[in-house]
Amino acid sequence: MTDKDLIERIAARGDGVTADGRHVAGSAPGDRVAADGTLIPGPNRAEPVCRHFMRCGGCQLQHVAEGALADFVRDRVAGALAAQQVHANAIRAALLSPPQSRRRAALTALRTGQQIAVGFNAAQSNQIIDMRECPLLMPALFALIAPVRKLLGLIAPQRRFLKIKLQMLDQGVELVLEGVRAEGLDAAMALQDFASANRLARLAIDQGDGLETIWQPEPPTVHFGEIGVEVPPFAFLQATSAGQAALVEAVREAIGDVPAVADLFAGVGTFALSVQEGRKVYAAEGARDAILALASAANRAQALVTAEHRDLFRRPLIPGELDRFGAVILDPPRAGAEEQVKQLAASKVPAIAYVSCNPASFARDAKLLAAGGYRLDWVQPVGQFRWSTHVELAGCFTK
Ligand SMILES: C[S@@+](CC[C@H](N)C(=O)[O-])C[C@H]1O[C@@H](n2cnc3c(N)ncnc32)[C@H](O)[C@@H]1O
Repeated sequence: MTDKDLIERIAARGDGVTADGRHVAGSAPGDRVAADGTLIPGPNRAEPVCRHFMRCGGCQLQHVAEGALADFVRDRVAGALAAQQVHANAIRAALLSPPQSRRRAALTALRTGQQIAVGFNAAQSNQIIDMRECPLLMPALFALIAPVRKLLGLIAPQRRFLKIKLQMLDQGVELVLEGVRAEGLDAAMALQDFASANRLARLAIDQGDGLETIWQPEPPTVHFGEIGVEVPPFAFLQATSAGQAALVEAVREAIGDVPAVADLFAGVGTFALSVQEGRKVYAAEGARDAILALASAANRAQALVTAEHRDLFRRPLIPGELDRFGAVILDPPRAGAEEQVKQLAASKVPAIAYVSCNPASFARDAKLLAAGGYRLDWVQPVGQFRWSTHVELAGCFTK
């Protein structure tokens, strides 16, 4: 065996890669590939903690030890920036969310005869691995899987994929069931009983004609600092509270104590409401229900937050609008924010906190900002989706 057989790194999709470029599924950095193709374990392996590992699509990297896992997250960010020839003054060590901390999940369910499978899709297929344990989800979320499986026995049509969305809110878990058939009084009563017995914060179903709230004893909320937002069903929240804390902390550091901040792609206010104290915040967001929730929470709290419903792809803020802010926070969807970033590149905004769930679109946008005279002072990689290849980050740009 030579060094060319050494697994040097993990590729974006989770395969290990040898020094001579071969992709080997299930390998970790430091493993070696023997002549017969078997893997000789190296120092960076961990014992997978879940019986579904390798078949379930929820995790790709349970076999990788903590340090190497954090290196993978950091290297993904470094690699994406290198591919765009963007220089970062510092790429920090990645912050990983702990096991059993995922507070938000969209699962799939399928009924075949009397069998009902609920789980993440299997890796790169639409087969569902019926979940009997899950080291990712908060225990309170996982505890609902068995009762949901039973409920679906009453309301799941045959051989149709259903979406099961779970999210932890202040009052408990909210559950959204999409694609179910709940006709008649028996089904309606079964849903009510289910929600009450499981102390749900909210139960909503979609039978193909829009979302219907079945149960909601009080308007469910999420708090950002002191401010409670009455959130719409399955509103976007960061996947773990540890991940959210890491991103909010990075954003705070990047924007400093400037008196006026814009939060673009604001959602229900994760950043806007977390940083509003002692300053004015402008928040823009394309989803109407999210920005309305943010605006009413800010009004109730008498915070100096102005909220605008705005499509930032079609109508990005232009330099004349941007230049009144001491800092801009940006947290776009996976596609990134090319149009908005072009306007930012032409602006005089002194600091930009860019939060991203896609290192590739972040690096593309970072290149545009660099061309506009911005320096990338630091990047904080965040592994909220533990054991997966999904990587997030916050970057601080200044000019
Ligand atoms: C990654 S989420 C971030 C939300 C929020 N910053 C948070 O951390 O909770 C991206 C947000 O961008 C919004 N969005 C997507 N496309 C948009 C567009 N064209 N214009 C404005 N907002 C958009 C989504 O509705 C979503 O709320």
